[in-house]
Amino acid sequence: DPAWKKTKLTYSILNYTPDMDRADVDVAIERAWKVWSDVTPLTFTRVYGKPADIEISFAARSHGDYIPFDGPGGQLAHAFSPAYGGNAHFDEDESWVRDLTGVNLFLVAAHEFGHSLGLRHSGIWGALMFPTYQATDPQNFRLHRDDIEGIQSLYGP
Ligand SMILES: CN1c2ccc([C@H]3CN(Cc4ccccc4)C(=O)CO3)cc2CS1(=O)=O
Ligand SMILES: [Ca+2]
Ligand SMILES: [Ca+2]
Ligand SMILES: [Zn+2]
Ligand SMILES: [Zn+2]
Repeated sequence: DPAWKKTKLTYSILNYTPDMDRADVDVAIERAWKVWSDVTPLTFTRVYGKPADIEISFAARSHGDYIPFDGPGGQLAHAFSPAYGGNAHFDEDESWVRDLTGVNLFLVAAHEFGHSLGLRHSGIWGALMFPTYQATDPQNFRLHRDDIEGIQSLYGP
């Protein structure tokens, strides 16, 4: 099934990138979940030291699944669809930042969490689920109508 069968989802952060302050990672992840909870009935609660619906981690190259990362650039992250657990992995060979001096963690996480919730890539330039990263100002980020229609088709408004 392409979507979660419950609206109260939990997530955990398994490890941190050395590129950013931990507090900035926590904020980027919280804000990325809020992108989706703002337009659906979904809620996302962080849990510590126990299994979560969606587990977030940073890793490089081969890291235990069948999609090894590719070094700096190229793939920045990947996430599994709900049917495959929804976990999100971020490529540690990227330079993760809270602004636009590197790869913005909030923007990529918001995109990946779309996959974790069941969304595929969009063909519309400017949509969050468009496949390639266009560094937009993370401070005034806005979901595209295509993203909203996509997520609401799975979970409602
Ligand atoms: C904020 N936005 C992001 C963030 C991340 C991503 C993707 C890009 N990407 C690299 C990539 C490039 C080309 C093809 C596939 C993947 C990732 O690996 C994961 O995140 C795509 C997009 C579209 S966007 O609106 O500009
Ligand atoms: Ca990479
Ligand atoms: Ca790094
Ligand atoms: Zn992976
Ligand atoms: Zn993607």
